[in-house]
Amino acid sequence: MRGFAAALRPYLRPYHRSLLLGSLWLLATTLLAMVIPWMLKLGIEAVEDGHSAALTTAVAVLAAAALVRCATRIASRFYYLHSARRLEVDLRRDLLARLLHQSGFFFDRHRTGDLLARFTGDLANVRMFAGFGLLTIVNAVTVYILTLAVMLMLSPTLTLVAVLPYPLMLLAVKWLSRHLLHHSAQVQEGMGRLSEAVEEGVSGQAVIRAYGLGAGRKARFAEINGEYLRRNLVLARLRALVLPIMTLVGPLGTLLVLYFGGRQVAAGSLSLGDFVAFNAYLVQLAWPTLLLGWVLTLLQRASASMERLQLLLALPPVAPPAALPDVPGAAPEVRVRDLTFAYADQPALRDLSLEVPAGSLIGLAGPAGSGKSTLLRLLAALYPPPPGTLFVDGQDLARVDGRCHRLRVAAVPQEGRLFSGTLGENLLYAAPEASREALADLAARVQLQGEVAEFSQGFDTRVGEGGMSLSGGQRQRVAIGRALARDAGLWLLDDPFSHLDAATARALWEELRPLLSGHTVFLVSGRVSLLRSADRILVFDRGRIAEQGRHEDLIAEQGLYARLYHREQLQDELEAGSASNHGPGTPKN
Ligand SMILES: Nc1ncnc2c1ncn2[C@@H]1O[C@H](COP(=O)(O)OP(=O)(O)OP(=O)(O)O)[C@@H](O)[C@H]1O
Repeated sequence: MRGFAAALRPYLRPYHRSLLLGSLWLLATTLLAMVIPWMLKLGIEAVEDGHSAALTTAVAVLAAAALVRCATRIASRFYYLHSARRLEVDLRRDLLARLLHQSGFFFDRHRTGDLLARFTGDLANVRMFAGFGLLTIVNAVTVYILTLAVMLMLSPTLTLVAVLPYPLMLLAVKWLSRHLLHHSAQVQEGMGRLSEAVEEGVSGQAVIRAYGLGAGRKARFAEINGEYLRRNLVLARLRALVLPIMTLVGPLGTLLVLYFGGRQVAAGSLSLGDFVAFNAYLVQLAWPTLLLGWVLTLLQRASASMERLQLLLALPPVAPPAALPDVPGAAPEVRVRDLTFAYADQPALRDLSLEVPAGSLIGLAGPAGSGKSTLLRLLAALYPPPPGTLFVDGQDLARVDGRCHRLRVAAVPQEGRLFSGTLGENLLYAAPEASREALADLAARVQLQGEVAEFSQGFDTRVGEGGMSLSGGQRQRVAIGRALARDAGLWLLDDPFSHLDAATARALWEELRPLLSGHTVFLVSGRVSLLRSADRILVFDRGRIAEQGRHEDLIAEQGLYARLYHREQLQDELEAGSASNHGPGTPKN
């Protein structure tokens, strides 16, 4: 619990003033609440003495106190709940900032759905405690202090009798809170698994349906859902105990007060007015006591959630990126020295050494899983390379701020994800202020102008989630255009033409090639013929560079590259043959 308080404190700090104002209004509310039983006492005394004017005054003050209390209560809530909402926004901002700063390892370890659950359910739990929870605690403290003080004033012995059941309640609360914390954490974890399953089911729905996996997914989902229900029921059973325990305390106290206080009234040692007022004060303690039970469950939930948020929050805050001296535009030289890199146990790259002069075009070829994308991911600083192994313009990538480095990188990943929005917004993602003419120029460069003209809304066509409403080839060309809009010196192209047919891919590459001259370019291509013009081709095999050189030299070597090249030619010939047999076909993109 101490950890929870320490984690929450910095987020409460900016709202101290607001919380203080809220607490002052709460104090006013409690003070007004104290007036009500006292007026009851004065009213009864007025009746006993036959003073009708005093009775009227007591009733009028009682009514006024009740009305004003309503206003002060609203004011106190306003300050507390507003602070909690703003605190939630701050927390969400910090969570996202830290999330975006994570390396690829982090995203390999954590599932999207579970991360999303932290941004929704967990954040809401913390907000609930920071708002209603704190409000209730501060309210309970002021009510207890003031009410007990007045009760002591009225009758010290009766006050002692009234609080007799409270130690019992404290023991029960202590036991409950330990169990509540454990089970709340279990429920939040279950929620994370449930979100994961939903996220996977929705994003992978096309594959699930195509392979008829719906029934299996449903069964798996039912299992996770059932487990979540089971955990919730355990928690609900515990929570159900909280209220009865709290409600037991109030009536038990009242019972004792009625018995002992009644005897004092009968003996004449306590006035009827004091006795009635005392009971009214005692009743006032009941509500905060009940709410404390609820706050206890809120606290345990929030603290379990905060622990999950700490996964990100415990990381050092992200400093604003320092400006790089000569970005963007300048083509860097790249040096790789004895680079071995593993995602987990098995190295994906082994003993790689390489010198790439600024402005070179490097082609990367090799079988699937041979490590090509891994090298590009390291060059984009998406994963941290081991220190002293990867240098860009002499800077060790293990030591530079990845965000600064990425300013000089234009990357087109294998599955270039688009963002929901319009086609134009996606093309200009890296340069949103660019003009309409620049946009048209960009589209022409990636050979999209024809398709854009056919879309009824042109550049304002919405691309759907992840670019769903575009074809694979269109998506790839938008991703290339997006990279072109960024004037970067280091280009990392990871098989950017894989969804295009041979002719379109070649035409697009011929268009791009002159635009990229003078930049340092790494181009992975499954279609090795596109690498012909590269200054050097690296042929990867099981994480090592098996061959390297220019196209002609590698063909002459008759090794792995030559085999890949001839296989591709054969494939193209076969496709051309089958196309001429079946007449004109539809383009693949
Ligand atoms: N995020 C990851 N976590 C664990 N292993 C990974 C991860 N990404 C890639 N690998 C493994 O690293 C090795 C190299 O993968 P990489 O993606 O670099 O190959 P590639 O040559 O680009 O293949 P392809 O041509 O199919 O894209 C493979 O064995 C792959 O299974």
